[in-house]
Parts: sequence; structure tokens; C-alpha cells
Amino acid sequence: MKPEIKICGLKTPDAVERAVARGASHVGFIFFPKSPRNISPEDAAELADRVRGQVKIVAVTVDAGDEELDDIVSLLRPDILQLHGHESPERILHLKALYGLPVMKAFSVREAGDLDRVDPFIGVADRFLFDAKAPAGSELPGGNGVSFDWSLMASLDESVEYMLSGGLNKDNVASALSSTRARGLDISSGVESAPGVKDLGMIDAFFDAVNSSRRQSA
Ligand SMILES: O=C(O)c1ccccc1NCC(=O)[C@H](O)[C@H](O)COP(=O)(O)O
Repeated sequence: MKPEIKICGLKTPDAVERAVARGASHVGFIFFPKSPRNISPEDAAELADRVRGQVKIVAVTVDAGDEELDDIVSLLRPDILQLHGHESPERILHLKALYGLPVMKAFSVREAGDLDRVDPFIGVADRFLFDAKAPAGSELPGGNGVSFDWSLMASLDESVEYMLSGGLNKDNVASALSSTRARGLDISSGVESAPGVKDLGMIDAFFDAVNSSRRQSA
């Protein structure tokens, strides 16, 4: 099955259009002021309008309040809310009822026990994303360009369909696909020439690597 690919942290028209032209299934916009990928809801909406309907638009937030989310949802009109903070199952149910949008809950992973936190979210979150825990000193809960031990994913309940993220790039994507049962891959730093700066050549190289790994496993 063709993996879903989410290119995250987009800020420019050329990168959004290249991601979609190369076959991204999702494009992500980051609403987190400390991130080099932070974007305003207005600017994100302008970018999203170029590709709306061709790809799922994902709004990435971190423990955002209702007021901030109201702005993001009304301006960007995302297809999915990605919650990358400490949101509880109750908070997710509240947001789903409020906006009628599917929620992708992100979990950070370093050791096997980190996957135990997933259980209360099964049947609550619509999608799951597993990312590496932030390295010491990082102020970002995601987008750190670091991977975790993907073999840990083998212990996850098989009913949980997920996206894998954290430190993916053209050189390790084949291994990510062959060593996990990830339904999708989510990448940010691995297609950047500097934090927050997407590189069209690196986007191309990433999709080339995905396609070549699929041909080899066919
Ligand atoms: O990317 C960010 O700056 C970010 C900031 C705050 C919360 C989440 C963030 N990113 C979320 C993502 O979905 C990233 O694509 C994911 O963490 C993978 O990033 P990377 O390791 O750089 O590929």
C-alpha cells in the first residue's frame, strides 16, 4: 500500500506546491511561536488555498486554547487537527465536538513504556503519530530532526494505525518503511536546508527515496 506522506512545517508557496506535486497526502502548518516553522493562520490559509482539495491540510498545535484554535480553524479550515502537546482524551473529545474535525494525537517516544500512554486515546483520537522525544534543551516538542528506536513500535496494539515521524530523511526512509507497519510518514527537518527553510531538492530526494523503496519491496 502506498504510504501516506505528510510534509510538515511549510511556509512558502513553492514548497507547498512541490510537496503536493510529488505526491504528499498531507501538508502541515505549525502554530507554535517558538518554532522556526511557526506561521500565522492567515498566511497558512493563503498557502493552503493553493492546494486545497488535493491534499489534507493539517493544523499542528501544542496545548492550544479554544480561542487560538477558533482562529486557526476559521481561517485555515484544516482537514485535521494535529495535537502535539499534552492534550487529554477529554480535551480531544471536546475539540472534536466543537469543530467536527478529525484529531491526530502525537505521542513522543523514547522507551517502550512511552507507548503505554496510547491506550486511553484509542477510540478517541482518529489518528496517531509517533515522534521522537525532544532532546534535552530543545524547546520544541516536534521538528527536532531526531529519530527514536523504531523497533519499539512492534509492541503497539496492531489495531492502531499510525504515522511515524522524527528524524526521517532520504537515507533512512526505506528502513522506516520496512521495519515498521507505519501507514504514513511525517517529515520536516529532513527536507530542510536550515531550521524552517524547506529545500525543493530535498523534497524531491525524499519522494524519490520513498518511491525507490516501494519498488524494491514490490
Ligand atoms: O516542527 C516543529 O517545529 C514543531 C513544533 C512544535 C510542535 C510540533 C512540531 N512539528 C510536528 C511535526 O509533525 C514534525 O513533522 C515532526 O515532529 C517531525 O519533525 P522532524 O523530526 O523535524 O522531521
